[in-house]
Amino acid sequence: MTNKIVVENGVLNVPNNPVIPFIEGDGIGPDIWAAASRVIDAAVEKAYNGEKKIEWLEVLAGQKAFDKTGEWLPQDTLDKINEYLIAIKGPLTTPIGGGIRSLNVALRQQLDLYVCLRPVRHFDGVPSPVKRPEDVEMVIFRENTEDIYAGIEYAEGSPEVKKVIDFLQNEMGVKNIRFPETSGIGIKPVSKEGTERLVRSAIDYAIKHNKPSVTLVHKGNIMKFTEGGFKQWGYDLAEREYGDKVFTWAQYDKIKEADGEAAANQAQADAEAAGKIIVKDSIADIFLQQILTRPNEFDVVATMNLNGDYISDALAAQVGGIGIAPGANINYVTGHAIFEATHGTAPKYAGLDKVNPSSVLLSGVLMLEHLGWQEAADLVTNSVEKTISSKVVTYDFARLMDGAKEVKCSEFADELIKNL
Ligand SMILES: NC(=O)C1=CN([C@@H]2O[C@H](COP(=O)(O)OP(=O)(O)OC[C@H]3O[C@@H](n4cnc5c(N)ncnc54)[C@H](OP(=O)(O)O)[C@@H]3O)[C@@H](O)[C@H]2O)C=CC1
Ligand SMILES: O=C(O)CCC(=O)C(=O)O
Ligand SMILES: [Mg+2]
Repeated sequence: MTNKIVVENGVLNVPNNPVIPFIEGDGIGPDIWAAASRVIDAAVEKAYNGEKKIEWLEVLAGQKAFDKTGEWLPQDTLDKINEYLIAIKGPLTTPIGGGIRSLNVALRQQLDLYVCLRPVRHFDGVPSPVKRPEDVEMVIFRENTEDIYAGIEYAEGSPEVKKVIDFLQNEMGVKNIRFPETSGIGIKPVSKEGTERLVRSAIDYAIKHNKPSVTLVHKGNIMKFTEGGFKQWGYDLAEREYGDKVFTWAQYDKIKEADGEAAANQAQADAEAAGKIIVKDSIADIFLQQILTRPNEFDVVATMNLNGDYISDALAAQVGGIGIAPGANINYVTGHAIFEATHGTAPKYAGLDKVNPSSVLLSGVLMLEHLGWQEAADLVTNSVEKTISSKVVTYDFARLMDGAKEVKCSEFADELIKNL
């Protein structure tokens, strides 16, 4: 049997010894990857008595790639991930003036990994700035290929920005660029197609995991044709493709207008009682307040790229910080996926064997679940719970916990392996 993961009729076929490319990452990348991969290997070994084993294949990106090949993101890396379908990575620093805006964004865009999936949950004992961190249980679906991350931006003073501003003023009749001589300009493409595939993935996830609601988060009151479009296309798709499985706030509004508020409330209550998913929306600014004040009202969150970036770090803070927040970038159609930590390279901690490896480790758990290796995934999750409850933690938790024993990144991995 080949050791390549393949997609057959939309289903992943995973051999017992799959080759999985990994990018170690820059900064703290080597420390957290060494720790996390040891734990993942030990969990797989324990869960399947050696019958299954990941064959890690290192591929290069970032500083290590540049030092070895002269390129920040070698074509060979993209080819290998393309070929082997599933990969995992540590954080990458974006080279200044390297011609690539962000290596992380480039990887997502070049492989068209349109969903950035970031589940947020609390582990017992993890210190948190909020009173009831256990109420935070959300799964973020962040659109990963559009929005201002498309990188269409022109620098102040450049001939390009002059051309764009001339076009806007002279051909489009734009009068409200406040300081046209000294403006930089960015362009924000948000499409119906991009929105639909993202929202579809979010609703499919809610159905599969019995989640009661999907919230479309946007700033459509101001950006009517981009973020407002996202909201409208999301509602339209929900009603068109999931008619009997969802009840939307757009439907609620229509009933309210025709028959009054009591009828609309009754229709929503009936839908909830029938187990339908409530598809609702929230404007991004108030959403950031409400995830603090009433987090248990939100389950699956679907949003655009920039909102999703902000929201995922804000939510991570509520459950212990980005040191423990996992993520995945997925194309559900082709089956390609790159699992990755949500934090960056934290350069001040590089090489100190100090930081928390949980973000990349729990991204590995998402990967094991994605492969269908649930037993190994559960072993790691339980071990993280057990280890944190025993108050053996890295600096980020130790500084916020009473009576904790602070250990190094590698020692935390040793403890996790012991507790598998
Ligand atoms: N996906 C990716 O690869 C990403 C890459 N980046 C890149 O990373 C670089 C640095 O970005 P920066 O804004 O400093 O953000 P970072 O996420 O790298 O670090 C910010 C702070 O978060 C905390 N932190 C980060 N990782 C961990 C961890 N594993 N364990 C414990 N605490 C952690 C530390 O907090 P404290 O100081 O409180 O201890 C750290 O100083 C930039 O080049 C950026 O572009 C950024 C985000 C994502
Ligand atoms: O690539 C980067 O530098 C930032 C990416 C980021 O912040 C994220 O994916 O959350
Ligand atoms: Mg971010």
